[in-house]
Amino acid sequence: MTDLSSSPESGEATTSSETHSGFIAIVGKPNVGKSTLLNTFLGTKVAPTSPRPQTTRRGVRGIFTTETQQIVFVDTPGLHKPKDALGKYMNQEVQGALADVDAIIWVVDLRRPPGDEDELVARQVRDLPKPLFLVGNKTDAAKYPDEAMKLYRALLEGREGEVSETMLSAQNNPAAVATLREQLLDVLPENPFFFPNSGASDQTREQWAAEIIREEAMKKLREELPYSVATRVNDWTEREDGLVRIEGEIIVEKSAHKGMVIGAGGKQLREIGQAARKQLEILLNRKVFLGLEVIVIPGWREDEEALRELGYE
Ligand SMILES: Nc1nc2c(ncn2[C@@H]2O[C@H](COP(=O)(O)OP(=O)(O)OP(=O)(O)O)[C@@H](O)[C@H]2O)c(=O)[nH]1
Repeated sequence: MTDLSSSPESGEATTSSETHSGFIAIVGKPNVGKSTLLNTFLGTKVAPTSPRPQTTRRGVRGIFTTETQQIVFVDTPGLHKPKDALGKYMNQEVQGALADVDAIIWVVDLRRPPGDEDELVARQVRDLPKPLFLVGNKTDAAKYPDEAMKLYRALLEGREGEVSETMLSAQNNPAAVATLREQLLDVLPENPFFFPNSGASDQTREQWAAEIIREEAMKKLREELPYSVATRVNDWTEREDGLVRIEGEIIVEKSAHKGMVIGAGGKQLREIGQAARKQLEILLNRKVFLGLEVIVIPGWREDEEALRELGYE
């Protein structure tokens, strides 16, 4: 797969005046398919996806580069009513992303009519003087996609300037996603490339692997637990025989949660580890050894210092 990590400071950025490049935010309420859309745009997995709302926590950037054009996608956490400091951080990530980008993609779920959270997003994007793309997702599973799209469109009423609309399935329709990507390339301003043209994301490999582990943990855990875990990777070693050894941690808020993550006889932790290892092996095309430990950082979601330490800053 492509190299996952690029850095704007690496000094390799292209500087030709004939290049077009820009930042495009992908926004929407939780669980509508923003990260899935990003991964399909890039043809590789840079962002975690799961059936649970609020899987994305930081603004992951995904980079798509052609010979003369570069889109830096900013995948944002789902905009929602925050319950804790982590939630506030997530909403700030969205607002920060919207202020800085050249265009906005608003993703909606066509299986359902708009709700409060969609209105919240519409209010945030409606008046920004930037190209806006309304993407109706999950057409494969929507009973009344046209009717739903009409209701979402109505939330943008009064907006000055054009809104481009697309209905697609981010998960099952890569051709439609590629067509949308072409339209996005057309709105990029003239700019040098922001990132070297080799990477697909601005995350370090450790951050990326930690997100895959969190995705699998979120899929397995029940009730409130998925939202109270964080993950980090402390060590990544590549052996000469090609095996990658990754040491990760799952962080919980209370000692009582530790046992719930580990499960009887360690079964659940083993399952999370196996599923994450499988994904990592496919995505890296290498054999992976994944060591996982569960640790407690009391109340980390409300602790500014712990949030910073875990990369939510
Ligand atoms: N049927 C169907 N499901 C989809 C489609 N796109 C995404 N999904 C599913 O929707 C769920 C949420 O997808 P994500 O990409 O994680 O959604 P998100 O908007 O990034 O979610 P947050 O992290 O909560 O903001 C996952 O279970 C996806 O598999 C689609 O085109 N069709």
